[in-house]
Amino acid sequence: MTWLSLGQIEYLNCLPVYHALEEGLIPLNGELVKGPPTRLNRMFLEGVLHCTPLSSIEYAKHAGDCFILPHLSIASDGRVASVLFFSHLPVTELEGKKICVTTASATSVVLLRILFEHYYHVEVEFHPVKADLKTMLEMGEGVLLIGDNAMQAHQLVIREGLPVFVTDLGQAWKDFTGEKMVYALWVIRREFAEAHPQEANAMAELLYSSLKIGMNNLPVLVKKAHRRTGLPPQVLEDYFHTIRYNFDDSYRRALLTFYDYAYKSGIIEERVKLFIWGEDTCQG
Ligand SMILES: C=C(O[C@@H]1C=C(C(=O)O)C=C[C@H]1O)C(=O)O
Repeated sequence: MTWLSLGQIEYLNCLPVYHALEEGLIPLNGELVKGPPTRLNRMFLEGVLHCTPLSSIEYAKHAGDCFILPHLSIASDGRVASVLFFSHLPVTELEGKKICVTTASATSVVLLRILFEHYYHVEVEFHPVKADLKTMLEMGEGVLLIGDNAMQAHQLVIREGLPVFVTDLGQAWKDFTGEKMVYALWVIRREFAEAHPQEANAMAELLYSSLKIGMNNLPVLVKKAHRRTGLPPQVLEDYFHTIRYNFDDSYRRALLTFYDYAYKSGIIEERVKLFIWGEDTCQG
């Protein structure tokens, strides 16, 4: 067996998938490498990671380098609760304004661009910034945050009664297109999977079994997530019931709709094919 490097997004959205691995309930012949999405994207594309959740927009740009593991994604069907846009003004009144976007995200930044261009019909200026909500709100009229940072910022807005509008981008995308939204996909490096098909199969199974264990142990997950982030248990409970991990046909269609808009906006250069491990390959 080869020693595997497996990426893990350092947010709660990955906890249901990685809990069983973190606790040793399922053995992993390899290491977990934690980081924000953009760092994992880079490490995977440089060949440092064998397998990782990859921002779905990065898959579109590098589809030839990887296989998607079946049955798994980070997605939402409407509200997602952890991809949030905070603004001083309603979104439709931001014409010409400066928007700060987190450097941790790839997909959600593109999602926000698409929504401004095709849904709100408002032209704004985007600036990647690595800072907290309050600092970013001083630098611009709007702020995009993802993951635990978005959830913490949302709690801050509620706790301090900050006068900001909060737009959930999963919900906005659903209002616009009627579709689900797929933010990230678990991918495995193409040449590795082709050389080690049994290990690619094993990885797909391992992640899926691990997710099942996680979802069957939500009270434990909520406790662990609370210790890790300090977020209120009812917020966490709601989050684990809101975030989706499916990748069936309806999610695949939704992802292709997202790619269509990314293509129309000139963000990707060609139509994207989903190469799914086990469906577009002989598994050896
Ligand atoms: C739902 C989320 O999806 C994510 C958003 C990503 C992106 O914008 O590139 C990548 C992975 C996920 O972390 C989240 O971060 O909360």
